Amino acid sequence: MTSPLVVLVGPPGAGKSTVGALLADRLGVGYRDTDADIVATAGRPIAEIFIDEGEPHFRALERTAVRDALESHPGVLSLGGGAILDDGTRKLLAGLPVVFLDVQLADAVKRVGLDAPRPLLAVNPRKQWRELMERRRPLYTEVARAVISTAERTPAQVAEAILDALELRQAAGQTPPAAHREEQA
Ligand SMILES: Nc1ncnc2c1ncn2[C@@H]1O[C@H](COP(=O)(O)OP(=O)(O)OP(=O)(O)O)[C@@H](O)[C@H]1O
Ligand SMILES: O=C(O)C1=C[C@@H](O)[C@@H](O)[C@H](O)C1
Ligand SMILES: [Mg+2]
Repeated sequence: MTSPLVVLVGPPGAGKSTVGALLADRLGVGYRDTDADIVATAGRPIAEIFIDEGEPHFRALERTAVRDALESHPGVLSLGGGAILDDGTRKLLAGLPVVFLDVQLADAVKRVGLDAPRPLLAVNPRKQWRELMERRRPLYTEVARAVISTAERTPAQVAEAILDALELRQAAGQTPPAAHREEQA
């Protein structure tokens, strides 16, 4: 079994896709996203699955997608924002190098606008996002080996903070890339 070097969790707008791709580049490994896996397997958009079959059905599909990816993807893996709500999915994550990318509402709004087709944020997205985070924060924290704040950090800086937190710097080569050194100066 080849499990991922890093598993990213966090709410919409935390930067999972952006940081995940950068991190995979730094580590010289592949990047995978279970939302994309679900869409590819089902052949339909996530919003449609939510509307037609409901959230419990989606979470079951997601649990299967997470299990498959954990068994077969040795690189960087991002999970859907709500994957940690499912007990079975949380159990699958036990003992793995999971990173919770933390973000505050104001930054999430700036980053994703909260107007994308996200089924759980369709009505009154700010209020929904805040309530969703209150409910989820303990679960993100429970599964995480490291919690990384994304406030006032560029995606590249977040990726470097993850390498440090998981002690992966050796796997990525000792020196941060030139762009990051400039950002730090
Ligand atoms: N640390 C950051 N600082 C500023 N902007 C960022 C940061 N991280 C991500 N972004 C920007 O925020 C937007 C959302 O990022 P991204 O799509 O990676 O989030 P996500 O966690 O994958 O969201 P989703 O749950 O919707 O898949 C992108 O435009 C990205 O460039
Ligand atoms: O936060 C959530 O519950 C979700 C986030 C997305 O990544 C998708 O997995 C889906 O839209 C549900
Ligand atoms: Mg994403």
